[in-house]
Amino acid sequence: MGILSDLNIKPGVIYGDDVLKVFQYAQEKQFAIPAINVTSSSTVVAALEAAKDKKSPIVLQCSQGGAAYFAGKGLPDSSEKREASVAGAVAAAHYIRAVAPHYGIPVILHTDHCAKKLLPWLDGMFEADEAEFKLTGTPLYSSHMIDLSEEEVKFNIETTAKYLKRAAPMKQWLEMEIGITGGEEDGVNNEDVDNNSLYTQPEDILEIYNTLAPISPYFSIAAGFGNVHGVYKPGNVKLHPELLGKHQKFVQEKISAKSSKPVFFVFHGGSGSTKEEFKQAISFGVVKVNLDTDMQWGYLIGVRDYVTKNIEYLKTQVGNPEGADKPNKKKYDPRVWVREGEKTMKARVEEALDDFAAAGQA
Ligand SMILES: O=C(CO)COP(=O)(O)O
Ligand SMILES: O=C[C@H](O)COP(=O)(O)O
Ligand SMILES: [Zn+2]
Ligand SMILES: [Zn+2]
Repeated sequence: MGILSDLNIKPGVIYGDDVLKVFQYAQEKQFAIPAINVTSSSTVVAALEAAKDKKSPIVLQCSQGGAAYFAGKGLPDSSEKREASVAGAVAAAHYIRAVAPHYGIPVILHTDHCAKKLLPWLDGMFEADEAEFKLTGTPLYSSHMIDLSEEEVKFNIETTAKYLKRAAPMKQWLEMEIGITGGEEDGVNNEDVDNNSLYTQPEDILEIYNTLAPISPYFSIAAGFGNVHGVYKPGNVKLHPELLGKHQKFVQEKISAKSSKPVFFVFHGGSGSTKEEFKQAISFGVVKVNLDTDMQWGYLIGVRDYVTKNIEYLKTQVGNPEGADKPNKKKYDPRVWVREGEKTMKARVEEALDDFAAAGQA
């Protein structure tokens, strides 16, 4: 039982109809797939290892900043071309595609957000996807996100439709955002944004559906229901996942859909939310939940505790409490202390897999 046997899908990065089938399966079985922001091979390993041990599908995603980091912060990244962000995204994709099959689970490879000013990054990735598609029949990425939620709704929907037309021949998924996610993203601070724009209107969802569905079935909507990036004092963020249920009902009635969940929803700003909020959102058709901030914290814990515990071994290359001539090489090897971060981040991913009922679904 599970995705691999029920849907006849191979382990590793999946594309096209397989992605669609996995999201349909998730809606049917009432689970969501955690989308983990990755910035290095080490964070990829932490996420993949958790999914492997929990026999779960996983989404790995790079933000523009994460992709640039993958390539190296020392590289120039012009605002016209975003060379380093494109190169880093391509490198991350090749790395993940090479290792993912060995973890024995389905992996969706995705990019996160991408505001208007970052469209050159998306264009560069599309070029790489199209070149790969020509060679092998699949793009590099299973899926991308375009985030024009801060622009006029008309411009957002029209431009998203243009990109979906480009993705459609490759059967590539496109996630779009309507209604702003608060907090910070792509280096832009939305902490003071007008509260109303955090909550998407059902008419907007219908318009998106009616515009995008004739182009391709491979799209999802990150609709704002009070979501905020980051973790804050309890009570600061007011989520209304029930709005997603209202959107589904509205679209179903207007298009006379058979399914009670015609829309695939994405939950942004997952860090700091409660199990009950996740459960509710999933019951209204959320198939992907984004988690970044809690992963950053998860990764730090292992490194922090290792350094704190071993501090007397980390002050000099030679000499520790066991003797002035004792070398510390075994303690400062990055494979030792970085690994501790991987272990604690892995534990946080595993918690999410349980919370979203994704564990055991591969
Ligand atoms: O939505 C996110 C990435 O797009 C992640 O949000 P958090 O950092 O709040 O988990
Ligand atoms: O936008 C949300 C994600 O947490 C990505 O953040 P980032 O731009 O800091 O990588
Ligand atoms: Zn956004
Ligand atoms: Zn987000």
